[in-house]
Amino acid sequence: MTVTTAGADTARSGVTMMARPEPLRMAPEETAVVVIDMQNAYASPGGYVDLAGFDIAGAAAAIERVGMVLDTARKAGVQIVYLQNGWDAEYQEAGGPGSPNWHKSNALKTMRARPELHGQLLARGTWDYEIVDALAPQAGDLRVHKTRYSAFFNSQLDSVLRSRGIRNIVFVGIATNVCVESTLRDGFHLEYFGVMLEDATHHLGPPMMQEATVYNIEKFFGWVSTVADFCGSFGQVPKD
Ligand SMILES: C/C(=C/NC(N)=O)C(=O)O
Repeated sequence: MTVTTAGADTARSGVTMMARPEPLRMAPEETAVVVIDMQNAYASPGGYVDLAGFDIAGAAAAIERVGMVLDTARKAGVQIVYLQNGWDAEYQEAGGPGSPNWHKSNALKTMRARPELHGQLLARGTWDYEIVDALAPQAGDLRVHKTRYSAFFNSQLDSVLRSRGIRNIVFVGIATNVCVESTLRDGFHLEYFGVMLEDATHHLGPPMMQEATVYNIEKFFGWVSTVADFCGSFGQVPKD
């Protein structure tokens, strides 16, 4: 079976993780777990996507599985980067009517429909913006703020990863078909090897949206794996 060696030659001494369409060989020091938007907004009852009418029943399982991935990553010395989506308290970063974001953001639309929520959804400093308690960042983890679906757009993410020699990104988080897929796609164009752990994500919309992203990634943009495969492979890495 063909194994794709991700990143530089140091990956030859790294770990092999089962993935589709083929296994990936990755050096832990060239790999980051990127946690997309595991905020109350996306994963907690009463948060933005719940209030906007999306089904978040799958979010609880995603929280648990992301926690397993982070435990293994920390023990293996794999860098963890948390993304947090949102805007300043005045929503300047969200853009006005001249921005497609003003028209498409379901958070902004929900607040326009329910003015009593203004200031509560996705604004920095609010409960909605915060990472869920169960996944609170720990010492050594990094946090990067983002204002649009792709975590690479107008953010520090590329330089944070590049300056640390990261070539491989393991994606977990919410939502599979929006911010996870947007970021993995942009990462592909920036020469990162992206692998999504499908059972540590949750989609917005009907189940076919999860399937569509899995298909897109496997076929065009990267690799798809599971929490068990990640933990099985990176769990073998001895701690320094
Ligand atoms: C719809 C949506 C998705 N965000 C994400 N983290 O995937 C939003 O932010 O409005």
